[in-house]
Amino acid sequence: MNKRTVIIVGIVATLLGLVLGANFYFMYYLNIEESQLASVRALENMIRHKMRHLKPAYLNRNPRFFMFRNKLLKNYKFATYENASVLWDIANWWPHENEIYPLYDSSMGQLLETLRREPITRVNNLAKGTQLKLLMRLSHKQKVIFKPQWYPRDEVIEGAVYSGKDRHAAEVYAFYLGAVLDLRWTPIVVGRVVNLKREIYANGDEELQNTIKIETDEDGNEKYCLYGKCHYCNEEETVCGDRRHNIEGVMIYIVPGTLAKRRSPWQRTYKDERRAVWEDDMSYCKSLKNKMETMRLLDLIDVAIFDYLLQNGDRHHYETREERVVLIDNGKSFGNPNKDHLDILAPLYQCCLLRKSTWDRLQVFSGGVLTEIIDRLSKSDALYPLITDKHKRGVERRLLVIYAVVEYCMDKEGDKMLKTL
Ligand SMILES: Nc1ncnc2c1ncn2[C@@H]1O[C@H](COP(=O)(O)OP(=O)(O)OP(=O)(O)O)[C@@H](O)[C@H]1O
Ligand SMILES: [Mn+2]
Repeated sequence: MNKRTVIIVGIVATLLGLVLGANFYFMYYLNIEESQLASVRALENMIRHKMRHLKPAYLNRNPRFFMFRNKLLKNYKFATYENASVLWDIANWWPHENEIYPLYDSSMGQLLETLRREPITRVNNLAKGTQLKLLMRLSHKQKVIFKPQWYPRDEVIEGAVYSGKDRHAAEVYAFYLGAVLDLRWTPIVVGRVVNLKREIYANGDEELQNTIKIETDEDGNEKYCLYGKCHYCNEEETVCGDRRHNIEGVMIYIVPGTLAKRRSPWQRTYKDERRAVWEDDMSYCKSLKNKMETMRLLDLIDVAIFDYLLQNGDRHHYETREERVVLIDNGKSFGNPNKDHLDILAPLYQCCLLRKSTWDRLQVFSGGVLTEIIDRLSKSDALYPLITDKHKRGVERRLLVIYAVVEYCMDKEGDKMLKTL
């Protein structure tokens, strides 16, 4: 080869190298995207496969359940009381770290009745958060948060997982679900039918009264409609009383102590056209494991399981009490019974970590008894039945998905995924 040929071959080789290099570079990026998509899909397929091969123990009743059932039924049974003030005191002393109430306490049934019966003495708008809520004062100045009904139980909310307004009964359901799964991190909640004219308007301050529209028809019948004061509140979207001015809602016990609000690492973008990093990156948890205390991570994984069962896909922030996570704001649950948003479980399948106590507890309520026990516990609530049968089937279906995801993680990590922190 003469010198010229060598130079030409050299140039051609370099050019070829550049083109190929650029191509490889391009391919490399294409592959990252493809492999990310592939890994989300592979995971879904894996979970589907696990679902088809679930052990009978996950599908049948666990004999251990009966021991828990009787204790739970006894503890949450509404009970008569004499002195509301004593019960408020007891309840306000209960919270410790993120545990809002004790495992078993003979005052619980009485407290539930107190929340249901005590007279409302004062009402204000509560402009915290984006949804309509009121601050109510009951006897002995005890304050509670009131969230009103917007939808009938069988309304199907279409669209994104966080669409729509609050589902009031979901707050009660969340309370019982927390009690059953021993995630006693939710506020205590009861349903209550309240009179918009005599209990709310009549006890409201001027600001609240100004957010209630009163209309009289030609027969002289009054109609009271509340729109309140909050980020999304407006005169066009109101909660109206029935012929007797009654509305349905929930009384949410206010958790004493200081709450700190934090951004969820699994926050959604709330934009259709933009996806969050965690939605595509199945190794998202790796970096979190280094950044976050294991205790916090385990709390958030418990939250994911809780939220997945309820289909609450709106936990953009979470709140902590004494550095532990509390389950405040569960109103966006039970939007669409026909749809399961698997990505609510991302903390579980991305981290493959789980508190052993949570895992033990989840297995106690297999075979259809989870929704059955919540149904029985909530029988004397004013909003019973809290959810439709379709939603109940959804909860049971999702419990099986959780079992399948844990099985998938067990294959990957073994028993070491279970932590006792
Ligand atoms: N039971 C409670 N005990 C103590 N504080 C509470 C309780 N419920 C709500 N809060 C406080 O009020 C704030 C707003 O409540 P919540 O999150 O339920 O409202 P929201 O309108 O649904 O808010 P968002 O639109 O951000 O989801 C909470 O961040 C919390 O600080
Ligand atoms: Mn909310």
